Amino acid sequence: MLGSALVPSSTHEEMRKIPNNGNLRMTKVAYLLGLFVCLFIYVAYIKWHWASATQAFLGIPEAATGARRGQQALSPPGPAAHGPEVAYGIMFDAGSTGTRVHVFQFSRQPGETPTLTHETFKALKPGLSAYADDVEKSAPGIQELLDVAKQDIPFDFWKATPLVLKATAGLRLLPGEKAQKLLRKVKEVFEASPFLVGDDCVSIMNGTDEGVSAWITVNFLTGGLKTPGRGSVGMLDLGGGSTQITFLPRLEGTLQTSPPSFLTSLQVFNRTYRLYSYSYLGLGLMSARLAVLGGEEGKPAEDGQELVSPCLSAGFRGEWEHAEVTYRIAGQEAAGSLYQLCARRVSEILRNKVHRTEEVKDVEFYAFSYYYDLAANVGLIDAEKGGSLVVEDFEIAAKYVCRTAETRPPPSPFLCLDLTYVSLLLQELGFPGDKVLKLTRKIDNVETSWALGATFHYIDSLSRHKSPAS
Ligand SMILES: O=c1[nH]cnc2c1ncn2[C@@H]1O[C@H](COP(=O)(O)OP(=O)(O)O)[C@@H](O)[C@H]1O
Ligand SMILES: [Ca+2]
Repeated sequence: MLGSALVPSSTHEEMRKIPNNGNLRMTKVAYLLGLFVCLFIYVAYIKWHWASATQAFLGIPEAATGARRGQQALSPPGPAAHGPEVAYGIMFDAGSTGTRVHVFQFSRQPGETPTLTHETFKALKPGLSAYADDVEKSAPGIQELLDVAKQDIPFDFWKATPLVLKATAGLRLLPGEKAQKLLRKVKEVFEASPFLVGDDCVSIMNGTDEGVSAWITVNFLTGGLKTPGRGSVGMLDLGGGSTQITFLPRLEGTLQTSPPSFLTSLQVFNRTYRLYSYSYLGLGLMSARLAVLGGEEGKPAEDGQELVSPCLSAGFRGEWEHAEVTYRIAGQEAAGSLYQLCARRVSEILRNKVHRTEEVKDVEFYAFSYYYDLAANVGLIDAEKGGSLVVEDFEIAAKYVCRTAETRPPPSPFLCLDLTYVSLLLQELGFPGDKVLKLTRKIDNVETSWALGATFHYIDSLSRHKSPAS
């Protein structure tokens, strides 16, 4: 406008053509430049977003994950350009007494061991197996825990974040078809979620994987996996339905004398470990209570009969619900010490069930779950911070609680039974009375459960699946 007003009319026409041509060219250049910038931003965004979210851990072939069709196509090949990559993983622990979600945030420099940067945890009761006869009722709890993950993970990462549920003893102990129905329901809920789900996103984990995964967790958190020279620690987990022991044997004798089903090979973070690991199904604390009471898993007592036990105070009468069955229970009127009578009964239950290894005496052990809860319950450790104790402390506490229960009802009718059981279980496993155990619920603010180890193992196996092709 300003130009044309100043130009004389004779030359106006000609002069106009030039700026017009210039405008046209300028427009084309600007258009192309704009297009190029948009394309660049788009490519950079896609590359950054998907590379950072998926590539290091999760940008794996569809065959390896069985990932939902279409999602892998969004994941571009090639690693992220620079800096640590951030990724998330969601692990559901469907335990026999509760379902828990663990949302892990990882960061990793390309080619290095991932670092755990954050965990969000939430637990719900009861366990999935409580819905065996009405699977629809299991959905709201799963949804509630999924909402925790949604709130925790940035929206842009949802599609690239793997979602996995592994069930333990509760579902192992259910009849196969009932367990499968529950798993199908959970899978349905998972598939309707915005997260990355594979064909194998929902399963029953085998006992050895459970023990080995918890071993990975504790050794990752105590530093033994990152710094191999540092030595490893053993782990003891006492769940409701099953209990695990896992450690890395140093003595050739342990490898030679252990039955093959107690030894397993683990590959993680470029190293191979030959571990001693075993899960005792039915020897979790709740299953052990039922066995001590003389009941059968999943079956109400005939004609509503009372289960009478020498591990309950004489004169005690009550009800106990386990795996959706309510049992009538009562203490036994008997002469003699409650502890001794109970210990005899517990020994019968444990007889010939547990494999003993000498080497456990020399390995540093961490103990979780009901070992922790019980020790905290009777003040052997701080309920918040955890702590250390010697194995014999459980026996001393058992004797004290049982003796007190002879004259007045204990705060929990099962405390005498539970402490006696834990004390004898540890002895059966080969732990001497003076053996120190470390009891932890969290290390560095992360739950000491199999969930982290299982997530690491999953991520690690994916990158191993990936590496031969890349
Ligand atoms: O991630 C966790 N953080 C804290 N405690 C846990 C976690 N997972 C399991 N537990 C504890 O484990 C015990 C119950 O075991 P669970 O329900 O997992 O049985 P299971 O392992 O035999 O299936 C309880 O003491 C519960 O508090
Ligand atoms: Ca458990």
